[in-house]
Amino acid sequence: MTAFASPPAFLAALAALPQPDEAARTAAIARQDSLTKPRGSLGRLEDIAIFMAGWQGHARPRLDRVSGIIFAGNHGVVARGVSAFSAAVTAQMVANFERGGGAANALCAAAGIDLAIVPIDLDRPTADFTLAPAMSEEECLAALNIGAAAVPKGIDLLILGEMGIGNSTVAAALCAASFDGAAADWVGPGTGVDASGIARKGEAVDAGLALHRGSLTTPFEILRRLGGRELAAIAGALVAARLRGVPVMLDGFICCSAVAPLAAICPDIVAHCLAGHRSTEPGHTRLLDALGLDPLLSLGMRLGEGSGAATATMLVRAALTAHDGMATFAEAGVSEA
Ligand SMILES: Cc1cc2ncn([C@H]3O[C@H](COP(=O)(O)O)[C@@H](O)[C@H]3O)c2cc1C
Ligand SMILES: O=C(O)c1cccnc1
Repeated sequence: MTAFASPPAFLAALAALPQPDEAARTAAIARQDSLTKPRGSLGRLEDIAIFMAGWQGHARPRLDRVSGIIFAGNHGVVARGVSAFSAAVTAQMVANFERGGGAANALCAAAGIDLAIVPIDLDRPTADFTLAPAMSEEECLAALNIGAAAVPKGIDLLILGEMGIGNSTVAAALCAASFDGAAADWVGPGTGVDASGIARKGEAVDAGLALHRGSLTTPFEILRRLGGRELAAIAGALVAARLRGVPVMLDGFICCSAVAPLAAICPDIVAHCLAGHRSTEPGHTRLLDALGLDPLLSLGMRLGEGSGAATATMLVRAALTAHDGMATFAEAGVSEA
């Protein structure tokens, strides 16, 4: 079944997002306060358990089925010299993921995450957004729906990642169009371009904003004109997960940039999301602040692929194992004062 029948249907979904189960959250808070430790002493591990309880609707949430998805797409803006790598690397990395050889494969294995790879029309890059809208309405809607359809039923947590040479420039354009700030505030080294490469990225973002100014009026139009297929798919997956009450672990700057156009009109869009980490890509800190997210890890990572999200999932495992496995004061006969 198609999740979003039309662009207005997608926007309507954003206007009617479900909220967490308050009774399950309250029960999880009570359980945390009954466990054999000073109240609050497990810090954010307690917050994670309570967050997961709210979205799963259980006082003792689980992490039996965790799905990771890497969406991949190619970008016309690469022709402007904005990446240190060629567009061919996107498909080569997809083949590498399919053989199990990427960082994401290794980190998902370590964290107990089932990883799926979803390449979207890699042989049909989006249009260069400095010259035309990146996608037609049909293409952008199809990518949103591919994202929604890729979310498996019955999962406990969804991990989102991306692969697409040039997409750190696309991410910067999405952020600049969605929030305040100049292009220069959102561009950075990506795969490792030098200062002149960063300047080219800023010029591309400025040119895109100038071309599409006046038309960037809805989240759909921002995604369609400046985004990419893998980023629209991330947005579609994130909204589909929310509609089903599935919590989401976000990755770095590029993954989070897919949420920027939605957050601009719907500040509550990340209520079901954890930010896995803070990437060293400079725009990520600004973006996390704009989204109101406090990342779990800060490890100097700047890879994408869901690698930071997968690593942070190990903390969710730790949080839920403590929440479920610890004894209460009453069970252990430990005095509460
Ligand atoms: C081998 C390789 C593996 C990657 N895995 C993720 N990315 C990351 O780098 C790209 C974004 O950076 P830029 O905008 O500078 O191209 C995306 O594909 C992102 O996922 C990779 C990049 C490379 C080269
Ligand atoms: O933070 C990210 O998502 C990122 C940064 C650099 C390159 N690829 C991804």
